[in-house]
Amino acid sequence: MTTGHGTDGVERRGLMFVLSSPSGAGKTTLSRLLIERMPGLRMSVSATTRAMRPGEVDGKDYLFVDKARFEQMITGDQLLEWATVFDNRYGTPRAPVEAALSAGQDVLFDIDWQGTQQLREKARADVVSVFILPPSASDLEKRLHSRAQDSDEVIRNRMSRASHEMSHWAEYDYIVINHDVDEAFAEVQSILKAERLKRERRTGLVGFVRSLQSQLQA
Ligand SMILES: Nc1ncnc2c1ncn2[C@@H]1O[C@H](COP(=O)(O)OP(=O)(O)OP(=O)(O)O)[C@@H](O)[C@H]1O
Ligand SMILES: Nc1nc2c(ncn2[C@@H]2O[C@H](COP(=O)(O)O)[C@@H](O)[C@H]2O)c(=O)[nH]1
Repeated sequence: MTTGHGTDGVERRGLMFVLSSPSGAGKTTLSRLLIERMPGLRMSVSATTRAMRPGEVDGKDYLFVDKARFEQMITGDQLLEWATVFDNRYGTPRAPVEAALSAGQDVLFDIDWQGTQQLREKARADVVSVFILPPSASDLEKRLHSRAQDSDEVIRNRMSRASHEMSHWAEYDYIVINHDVDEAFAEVQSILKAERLKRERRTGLVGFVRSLQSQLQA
């Protein structure tokens, strides 16, 4: 993997920034804000076999594919990770992620705990994971209804699986409780900013410090 430059001009390895949560806790909302407001961050657009929701755009929100195409993507090793979630298949196309990291960008993932486990197995040092919790079960249910994009049956199904999803919270590096979007965004943004400054991924620091030392000796 090649490296990019941080805002201070020092080279560093790109990171994979993962958001997971029970359905409806706010990952998509926070992801959109991060992409709008954090330069150098690219969204990983997943492939899925689920039906398109009203307002979703193919190629932007997801790559909507049929089951046969998804199967081909698996057998062709085109997915970095994949999982079955709520009876549909979801997966991360490998090529765009590798291209973004190679260009020195960070990549944002909105994926479930199964996908996060697979990314960690492949690249532990480069994965930063955040689990988003809702403030309460009733808020979670309200949010699923207020999104107004899923049937009552789909919402019941997602609520019934929320507890199992949440049982994976302790596998994550950071936990954010999404009471208020602006506050939750500020917390997630602080995590990304701090992780970008981690010494281990700042490959240009050795040269930078050497150059400072040689200036001091001159
Ligand atoms: N802090 C918040 N307070 C109130 N409503 C919120 C908050 N955060 C998100 N929402 C709303 O809750 C709904 C669900 O949010 P969102 O779609 O971001 O969840 P998600 O975690 O991405 O869900 P899924 O896993 O199903 O894709 C949306 O209508 C969103 O506007
Ligand atoms: N393992 C993966 N999980 C993914 C991926 N893309 C999305 N997801 C997760 O699926 C559920 C449902 O999403 P929805 O858009 O149908 O509401 C949610 O938890 C997502 O995080 C993926 O590529 N891999």
